[in-house]
Parts: sequence; C-alpha cells; structure tokens
Amino acid sequence: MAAPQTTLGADLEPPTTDLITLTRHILSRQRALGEEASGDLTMLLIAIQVTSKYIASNVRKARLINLVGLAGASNVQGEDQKKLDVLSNDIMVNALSASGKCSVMVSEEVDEAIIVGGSKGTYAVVFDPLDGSSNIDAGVNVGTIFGIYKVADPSKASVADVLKPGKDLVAAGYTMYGSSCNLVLSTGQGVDGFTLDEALGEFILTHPDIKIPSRGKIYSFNEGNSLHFYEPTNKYLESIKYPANGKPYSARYIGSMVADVHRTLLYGGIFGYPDDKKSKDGKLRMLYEAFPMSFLTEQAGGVATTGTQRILDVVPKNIHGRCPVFLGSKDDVEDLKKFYAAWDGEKKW
Ligand SMILES: O=P(O)(O)OC[C@H]1O[C@](O)(COP(=O)(O)O)[C@@H](O)[C@@H]1O
Repeated sequence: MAAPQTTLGADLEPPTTDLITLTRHILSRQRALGEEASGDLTMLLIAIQVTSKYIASNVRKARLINLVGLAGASNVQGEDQKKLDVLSNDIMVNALSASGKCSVMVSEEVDEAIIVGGSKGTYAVVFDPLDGSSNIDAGVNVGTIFGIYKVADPSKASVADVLKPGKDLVAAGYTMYGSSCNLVLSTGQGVDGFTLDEALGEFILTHPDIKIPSRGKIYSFNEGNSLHFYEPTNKYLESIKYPANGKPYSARYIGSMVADVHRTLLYGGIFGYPDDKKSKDGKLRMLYEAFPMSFLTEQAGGVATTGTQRILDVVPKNIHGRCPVFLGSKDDVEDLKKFYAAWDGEKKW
C-alpha cells in the first residue's frame, strides 16, 4: 500500500537561482551609497558575520566539547562568566581588531573600553558577545548583540567615541543562536533578517524589510520581579492581563533578550525590563543591549522607551550603564507610556 501523500510536497518551489547572501546585501547597500561609502563599514560587518558563524558552531556543539559551565571568573557587572561568554568575547575582539576598521570596542565581558592600538579604524563597536547567559547550559536560545558608532578621529580614538546616545549609531544588529541561526541587521535603512544555511556557510536573506505589527497580543516581562515594579508597570500589566474589553494578552518570556526581542519584532507586542524599587536603573545595559535593540525596533517601525524618555536619546555616562527598557509595537508601547505619564510618583528615570 502506497505511503499516504503529505501535502508538503505540493508547493515546494525549486531552489532560487538568485541567492541574496548577507555579503551581497551589505555590498548592495554600500553601492547604493555611491562615492560616500569607503567600504569600511562593509568590511566591519563582514568581520562580524564571520564571528557569528564561528560562535554559532561553538554554541551548537558546546555540550559535546565541554564548553558549558563557568569560566571561573566574573565580569565587571559581578556576573560569573560562562566559558562561552569568554570564548565569544575573544572571538569578537580578535576579529574586530584584525579587521583594521575598528579603533574602539566595548564588550559586556571587558571592564574597560578597548582602544585598538595603532588602528586607523573609523568605527567603534559595542557588543554583548553572548546574551542570555542564564540560558546557555540549558541549550535555550542565546545571542550576540552589536552596535556600531562612527569614530570622530581614529588617531584620537577614545571612550568618548561610544559615550554617545543610541541615535548616533550607524548600524546595529543581533545574531540569535537557536533552532536556526538568525542575523538581524540595520544600517539605518530599515531592518533585514538572514538565516544561516549551515551547508553553504552563508547567511541568506529570509526576512527582508522587517516591519513590526503596530499592535501585538504578547507581552514579555519577568513578572517574577513585579513585587518591586513601580505602579505604572504593574497597572499597565493589569490592563493587558485583565482587559475591560477584548482578549487578555499572552505571556512569553525566554529570559534571553535577543530571543524575546526577535519574537517581538516578528509577531509584535511588547518586551520590557523595567527599573524597579530594587534596581533603580533596571538590568539591561545601554550601550550593547538597550541601544542596539532600540535602534532595530525603531527602524522596524516600533517604539523604545524608558517609560518617560526615548531610549535612543539617553546619553550614557559610563560604558556599562543600565536603563529601563520597554520596546515593541507602537500602539502597545504608547499604551504603557500613558501609565507613566499619568503617574506622579518619584523615581530616577
Ligand atoms: O533573568 P532575568 O532577570 O529575567 O534577566 C534576563 C535578562 O538578562 C539578560 O540575560 C542579560 O544579559 P546577559 O545574559 O548578557 O548578562 C538578558 O538577555 C535578559 O533579557
């Protein structure tokens, strides 16, 4: 008896012959800029792409090659560093230094800003080499987050080149290591998503021109902290969990910012890591978490706020500074902002 036919075969299209790889996409963006483009940003993004592929292969086989668990040291935030945190950091620092296009780096895993000696690099890169550390050993989605600033004068490159508001970023992105490896990038002309074809070793354009829905049905907060949340946050969460009309929102929280933001960009809704009575600045770091994710959210048509201020207008005072983060669909984040606007309580942000 013949095997029952699945419908899957019905609409399988022949493979495209016009493959848009990340490199081709970046080069076409450079060409679109004409004379203006020196090619430096292109080379830098290509270097970052290679680090994502290498980190992806190590994350995927981490349990097999004893790359899970602690590295035995802690970072400037007092967090115990995972082996993969340190490995991913070193992979990025080496590749960015060798690119010759980067003269300043800030990493979540390195206390001070790295000034690349003798570099004429016209860019500065801020990055979280492996975001979502608490999920690494369980094989749950983790990621790399990066933001790129222009360096005013490479010969005088300093930390001042990155202590700038997020709106000065020229590019931002993240790579998510999960069931598939996705790299999402913006150079200020919208947001595009790529999926790693492991066989080809190439990131292929699979999510062109990502536009976040204006309103979603999902909220993503660690409600385990709601005891400490300020009133506006709790009132907002109540309003979507017990709506006067319509269906309550659904909760989704992975605990890896890259994964929670990736889902929010694609499905809509709101992701939040508020400040609260216990942590006055919240948890997420401005330079290499809040700013790049806010840049991508705005480029995709969403909104990113501290509750009272546009995140991309915040001026960082130190390289590991933190700020409250609420980002996602325009209508959802505007709803949250109304609760903050109506509240006259005292708080830092
Ligand atoms: O466990 P919590 O308190 O909910 O925090 C989760 C948040 O912290 C982070 O893990 C912080 O990032 P790191 O893992 O890079 O330190 C985010 O990815 C995530 O959104």
